[in-house]
Amino acid sequence: MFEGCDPVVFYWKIRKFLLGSENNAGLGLPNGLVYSGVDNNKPKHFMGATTGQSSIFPALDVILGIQHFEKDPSPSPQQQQPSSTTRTDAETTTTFQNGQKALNGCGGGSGCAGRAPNSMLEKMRSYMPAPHRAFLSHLAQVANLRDFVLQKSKGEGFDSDPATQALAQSTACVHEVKLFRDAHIQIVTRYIITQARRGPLEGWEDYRVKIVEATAQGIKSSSHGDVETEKAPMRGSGGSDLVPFLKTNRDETQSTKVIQSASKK
Ligand code: HEM
Repeated sequence: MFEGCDPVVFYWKIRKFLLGSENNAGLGLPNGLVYSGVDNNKPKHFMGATTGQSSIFPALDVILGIQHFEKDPSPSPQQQQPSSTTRTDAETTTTFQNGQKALNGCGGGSGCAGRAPNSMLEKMRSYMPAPHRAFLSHLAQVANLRDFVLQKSKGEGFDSDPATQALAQSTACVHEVKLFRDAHIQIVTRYIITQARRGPLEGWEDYRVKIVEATAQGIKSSSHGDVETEKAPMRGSGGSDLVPFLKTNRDETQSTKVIQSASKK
């Protein structure tokens, strides 16, 4: 990756084409974009491209029982009763009283322990092709590896060979996902954070400055108008508050390990 994709070129030349306006208004299109003839020409905000919109890692999360929650403590399970459930051909969507939506089968049932799922990851799912979303919803109904392994280790005794092996192997799989998320944070540090702090090479256009100028010249900035600087929060192309978002995903992966002592690093 590092040989084939120079972080400086990625950040200063390529990344602007990946950005969206959702949660990223300060970096362009502060008023969104009008899609002619769509929704009475009301301007729309969409996320930029991010690999979180691929179904591969969400599928691994579901299979391995790795759950991602909204940061703030959620209402208790009683307050968190679903207010409506709509079924389409592709998926089931649960809407909670607080307006939060869950697409992943983590709809406030036992699997989620009443906590709201991470809304950023949920939103990324709405950018996937419908059959991928349907696949993830289906997977959430049928894949219960973590529960299965925990049940087996209790039922057959922790010392029985198959149960011990299943525990070790499922923990090893979760550990690999955690290692991926560690490595990914390093990639993001090198390709985004370091570049944003360092600024463009001499003679290179600073697309961030152009957008600030455009905003100053009369395009009304929205309340999300953070520009990527050392002080302002850095956002991913998908619009996440990227450092806390990625670190929380990594930590939630680590805490899923059935055997916590295994490879803590
Ligand atoms: C230059 C390379 C990369 C950069 C700068 C980058 C950056 C980011 C950022 C900033 C996010 C947070 C979401 C957002 O956009 O707001 C994200 C999410 C994500 N990225 Fe990347 N990424 C890169 C490469 C990759 C690669 C190669 C993979 C997979 C093989 C990957 C997988 C993911 C996944 C799965 C997420 C969702 C968060 C999670 O599940 O933990 N990324 N990426």
